[in-house]
Amino acid sequence: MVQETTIAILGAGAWGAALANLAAANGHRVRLWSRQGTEMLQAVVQDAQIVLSAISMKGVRTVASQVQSCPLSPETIFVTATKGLEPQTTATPTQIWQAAFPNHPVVVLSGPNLSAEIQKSLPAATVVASNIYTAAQKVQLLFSSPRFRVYTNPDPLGVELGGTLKNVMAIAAGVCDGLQLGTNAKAALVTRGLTEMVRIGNFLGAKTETFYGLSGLGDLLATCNSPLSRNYQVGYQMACGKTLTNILANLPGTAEGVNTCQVLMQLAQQQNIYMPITEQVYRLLQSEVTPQQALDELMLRNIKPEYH
Ligand SMILES: NC(=O)C1=CN([C@@H]2O[C@H](COP(=O)(O)OP(=O)(O)OC[C@H]3O[C@@H](n4cnc5c(N)ncnc54)[C@H](O)[C@@H]3O)[C@@H](O)[C@H]2O)C=CC1
Ligand SMILES: O=C(CO)COP(=O)(O)O
Repeated sequence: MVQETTIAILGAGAWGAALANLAAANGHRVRLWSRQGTEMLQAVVQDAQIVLSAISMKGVRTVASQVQSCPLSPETIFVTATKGLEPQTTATPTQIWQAAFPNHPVVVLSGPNLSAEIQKSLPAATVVASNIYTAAQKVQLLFSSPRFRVYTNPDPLGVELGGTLKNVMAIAAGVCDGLQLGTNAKAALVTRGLTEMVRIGNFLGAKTETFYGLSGLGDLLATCNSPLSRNYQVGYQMACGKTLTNILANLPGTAEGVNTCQVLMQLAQQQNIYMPITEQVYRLLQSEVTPQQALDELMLRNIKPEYH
């Protein structure tokens, strides 16, 4: 039996609400905070053993600095469930939380976790990772249940980047399905997408094998194959002729891949990293190419060996 724990969840969107339900179902005291709500941030994080952030990327730095001015227990463990990169710095959410709280452990939680399925109590698995193994173990115990299987992993950066980078590939997969390109095309896209994720992930310091686990390949399969994924919806609806502005205005929640793609393109250009799928998704989002032209650009590149 796991000890009852007080968990403050920051961000009451689709993912924050689903994680709150998982923790509450395990008997923990859950306090949910949202910038639109009436609860004071200070009261929500006070004495919490766990502070979990499920804030969209664009709000992470602001909320982290607001939490800095709140009194916290020295034992508090931070958990981050955001999947994005900060535009100005290319920092991951973990890097932002760790810089704000250098003396606290930070744990990443990431995996194939479409919140709508989790809210229906369908079975799912996820990964928790931290440089401090005991902190990851603690979070594993808090969330594990017969319907949510939680694994630990020693590569927090790889786990975090898997969930972040696959969002760009999910946009591409939505385009692939929207254009009705077939199963062979989808298999090629997802497989080459994974190669691209490993390439940029290795450059940023993540381990290759992490991308073949739940937080990489697992999340790639979930979001590239489900209309529940907002990122997939962006690509699918663009392939059906809608504009990005129109799609985002009607999307239920955040599609982080749109911003992540811009950050990755900046990085690819600065560091000379070859990211052909990301480049075409970027050009599509910028209205520089149509979905069909993006496909042609990818198919008509110079032929080359697979492992390059
Ligand atoms: N929905 C899902 O299935 C999953 C989502 N995620 C990730 O979790 C994060 C949140 O996703 P969702 O809950 O789906 O999005 P959402 O759009 O439903 O909710 C976002 C939350 O962030 C808050 N927020 C946004 N900007 C803010 C700001 N500037 N300051 C303070 N709070 C701000 C919103 O008020 C809201 O509570 C994203 O990074 C997403 O990639 C991860 C796994 C699953
Ligand atoms: O990350 C997710 C599932 O693991 C959610 O995907 P979307 O953000 O594309 O909806």
